[in-house]
Amino acid sequence: MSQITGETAARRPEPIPVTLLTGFLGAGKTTLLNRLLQDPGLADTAVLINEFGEIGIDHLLVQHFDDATVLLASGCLCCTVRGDLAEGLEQLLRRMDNGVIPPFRRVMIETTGLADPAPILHVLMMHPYLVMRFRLDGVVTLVDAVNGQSTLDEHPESVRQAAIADRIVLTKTDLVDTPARDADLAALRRRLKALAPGAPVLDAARGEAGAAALLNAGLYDPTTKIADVGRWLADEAVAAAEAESRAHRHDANRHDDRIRAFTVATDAPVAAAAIDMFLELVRGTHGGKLLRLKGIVKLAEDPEHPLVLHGVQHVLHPPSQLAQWPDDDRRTRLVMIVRDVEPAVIRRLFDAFMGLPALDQPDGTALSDNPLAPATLRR
Ligand SMILES: Nc1nc2c(ncn2[C@@H]2O[C@H](COP(=O)(O)OP(=O)(O)OP(=O)(O)O)[C@@H](O)[C@H]2O)c(=O)[nH]1
Repeated sequence: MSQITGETAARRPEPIPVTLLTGFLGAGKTTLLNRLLQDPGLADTAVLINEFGEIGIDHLLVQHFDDATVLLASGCLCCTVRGDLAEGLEQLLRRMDNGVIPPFRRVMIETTGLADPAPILHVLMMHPYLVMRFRLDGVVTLVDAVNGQSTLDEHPESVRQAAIADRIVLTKTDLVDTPARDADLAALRRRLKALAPGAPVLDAARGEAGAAALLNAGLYDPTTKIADVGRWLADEAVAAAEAESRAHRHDANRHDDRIRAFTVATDAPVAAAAIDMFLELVRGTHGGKLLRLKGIVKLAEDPEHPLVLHGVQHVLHPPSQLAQWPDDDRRTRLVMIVRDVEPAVIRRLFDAFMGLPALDQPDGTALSDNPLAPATLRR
């Protein structure tokens, strides 16, 4: 089944941006959220707490709409979702559409500290109705400056949270008060940079993690409504980190060796069928190991309208097309974050499907015309 060549969506209401706030237990998510919600720019925000047990926002409550939704002193709505996030988001929409709660223009989801954020992103990418009403603005991952290293060492879910981040917030740097802790913090920063080369690392105690820095991490610049592909893809930062890690392989943190961020690119226009087959194969073969994929594609069939790709694990968001290229860089570029996959394997596949010559490698035609190839690969 081709997702790329499918019909483009009919006209829809402007999707509401969603920011996912994640980070390990005690990293400081609720503290940051409470501070962010004081920003007048976030007054029309709905907050979903995807959490079991107590949440420390009671002191902010002023008005109950019903058992599930409250209006915070900041003017934001807050819901606690115990279980089905899709149901929580649908309920919020229903109540807004029926005039039960005030309209909201943004959603922030605070996940439980132990959560793998991927299933939450899947809800936003796959749900047939929610995908039309919401769009992922970005993943903000909090990392505790004091316990960050040991948490990353001991809890693989915290590594996944950092690897798929669009923004990383370092919390508790105010507790870093000795030269030894300074050195640890510098090492933690390097480790985070290697895990998520495209994500700026912001220091909460220095006031760097305000709404302006954390929100609007999506493809579109909210003021101009123009796509900012370079900022969204961060492919240059990823490519620079790749080069750096090749040069200093011995510096790589052995705990994180399993996670790799890399880019593939080509100048030549790409046939929709070729990129479709490439993605099908990568998703089919590596599925859960593909932590995140972002990309922009120059289609051979429609080179003036770049195709935007966005995926988490085996799930690919329904692709959309931009009205135009935002700048002179008109290459097809994909950024991928993988776990337990050698980037060279995916790079070779990409080159084969894009018709890029490589020694001792089958080209795309050889793969797709082969009667022994899986049906999804045959033309
Ligand atoms: N010194 C210092 N303490 C902080 C900072 N951020 C959070 N804390 C404290 O860390 C503790 C945990 O913060 P929370 O905001 O509850 O963390 P959380 O990530 O929401 O925690 P869970 O919901 O349990 O996963 C609280 O005691 C906060 O006051 C910070 O930047 N500096």
